[in-house]
Amino acid sequence: MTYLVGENLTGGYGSGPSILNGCNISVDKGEIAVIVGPNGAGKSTAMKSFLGLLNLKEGKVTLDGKDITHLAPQARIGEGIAFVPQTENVFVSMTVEENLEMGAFLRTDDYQDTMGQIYDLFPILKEKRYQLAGQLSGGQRQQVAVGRAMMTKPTVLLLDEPTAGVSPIVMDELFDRILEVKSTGMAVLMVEQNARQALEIADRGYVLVMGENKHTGSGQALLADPIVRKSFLGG
Ligand SMILES: Nc1ncnc2c1ncn2[C@@H]1O[C@H](COP(=O)(O)OP(=O)(O)OP(=O)(O)O)[C@@H](O)[C@H]1O
Repeated sequence: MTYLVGENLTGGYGSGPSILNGCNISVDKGEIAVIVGPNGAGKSTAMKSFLGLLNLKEGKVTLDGKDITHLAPQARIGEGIAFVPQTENVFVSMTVEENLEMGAFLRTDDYQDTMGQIYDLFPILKEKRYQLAGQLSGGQRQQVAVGRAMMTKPTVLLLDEPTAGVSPIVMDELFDRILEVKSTGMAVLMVEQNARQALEIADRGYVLVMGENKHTGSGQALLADPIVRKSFLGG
């Protein structure tokens, strides 16, 4: 049984047209799943359906076999889902460490161990822990955002375009860090514009087009597929 499953996801916004048209997306613990596709394909909307921010007309979302389709976003956090938005995802006027502490806001237990694990995963954050997050580079801020999300000790990490706006070198570094996060046993689901690079590290890849699964396979299989390469990866 796959850990997080979105099955036949169907729905849109208000009375508007359907944006998701029966797509299937899933990710297991210790895996990275990547959603790619053209602008407007419904990638972010699919992410919202896992977060509980979209009213599905059809389909369901299960976590560890439990149906969470009708759970509110707050309740899903309690079930182990954490989300890192694309932008404005750190408190710029707080230090790195204060940002991590904010992530533990709802925890009543001792979170020092978790903070230590996050510093092991992201050594640059330990080095800069007393600096203001607003003074960090884009790639470092993204690490703060991911670290903060991990302070809730989630089992699933949802990332919305974690490498948006960073240089190719920083992108590689971020993907390396995300591989490290995966190796802790986390299920990682992300939307990415940098499709080729993201598929390189994807255990599961989903090419969405008009809210449907156009191509599905391991990242390597999709990268090797001539049709995917020609249509979605620039040849
Ligand atoms: N809050 C909203 N209300 C109404 N329509 C929306 C809303 N958010 C997105 N849409 C529409 O849903 C469609 C899919 O958008 P979505 O952001 O999911 O696509 P995407 O694949 O993530 O695209 P991009 O790569 O451009 O971010 C688009 O036509 C968009 O205009």
